[in-house]
Amino acid sequence: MAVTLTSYLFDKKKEIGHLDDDLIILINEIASATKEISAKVRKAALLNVLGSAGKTNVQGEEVQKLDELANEIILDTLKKCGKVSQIASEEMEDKVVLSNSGYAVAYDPLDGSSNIDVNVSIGTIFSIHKDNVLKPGREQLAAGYVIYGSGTIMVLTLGRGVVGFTLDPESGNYLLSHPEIRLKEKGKIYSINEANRDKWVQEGLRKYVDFLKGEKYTLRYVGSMVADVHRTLLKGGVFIYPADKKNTSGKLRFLYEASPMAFLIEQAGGLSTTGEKSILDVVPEKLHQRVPVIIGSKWEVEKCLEFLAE
Ligand SMILES: O=P(O)(O)OC[C@H]1O[C@](O)(COP(=O)(O)O)[C@@H](O)[C@@H]1O
Ligand SMILES: [Mg+2]
Ligand SMILES: [Mg+2]
Repeated sequence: MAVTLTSYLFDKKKEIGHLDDDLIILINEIASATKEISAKVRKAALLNVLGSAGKTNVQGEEVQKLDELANEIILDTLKKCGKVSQIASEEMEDKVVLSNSGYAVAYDPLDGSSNIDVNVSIGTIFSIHKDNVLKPGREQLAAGYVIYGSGTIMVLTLGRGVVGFTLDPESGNYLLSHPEIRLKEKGKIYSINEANRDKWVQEGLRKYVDFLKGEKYTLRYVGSMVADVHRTLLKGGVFIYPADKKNTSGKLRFLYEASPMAFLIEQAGGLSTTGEKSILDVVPEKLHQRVPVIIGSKWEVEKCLEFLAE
């Protein structure tokens, strides 16, 4: 019998102390919102929701119509569910404060904006803390992403390993399809936007990438973090978005990109680092703070740190 997301969560209640009914309801609500987003993504060209919304967000980046739509779907869901204290989104300048206690959710409603119009995988990323969103990643109670790819898949951690659920279009349920996602100790793929090579601030990074090429690694870079991290989780290897001359702390945002993805990667047996410390040990000061990201298989991340230290 197929295991639904809901039955999986209720099954895990005894084993995972912090998994209470409210958290289960919240994760289910987020899952429902992503089903709605998935339906819009699949019909985007028919619904006239491709292309730019004609404005820029707090990051100074062009907002796509689907960014806005996905943001509204999740925001509405979180506001209505009655379990949420704070909400932070990539697409909103300030956090929404609903109460002093409850679950605090940070999310990237649609990750991989540049890939929306060309039918390449995009996704939604979420991170759940107690009460307040501005906390180190290590204190996350749950985190995950939904990838809208050739199938719609939710990858989730509750701080006890990583699992994946595939959205079954017939029943409309997320069904357990990846009961245990474990990262390989060492892979064969590196993932970095190498077009920025001359702008990277660390010479050690250029030497590391050259070393991987010498070891016959393959380059795969989708440009949607969800897709690049999904492949890294399933096939191993390393994903990097480093500091460069333009983005001095890297491009990826801590709360709703780096922190949840680092939690998933470390829970799957991999490593995460900013180059100085685990991403999970960064103490965030601002909502839209950015950090350099090096995540993936243990061997590649440790080797990267060796090159950066030279
Ligand atoms: O085009 P670049 O500079 O390589 O950046 C790619 C990165 O930017 C992002 O698209 C940023 O996410 P958003 O689309 O949510 O802004 C990541 O998904 C991806 O890893
Ligand atoms: Mg993103
Ligand atoms: Mg986004």
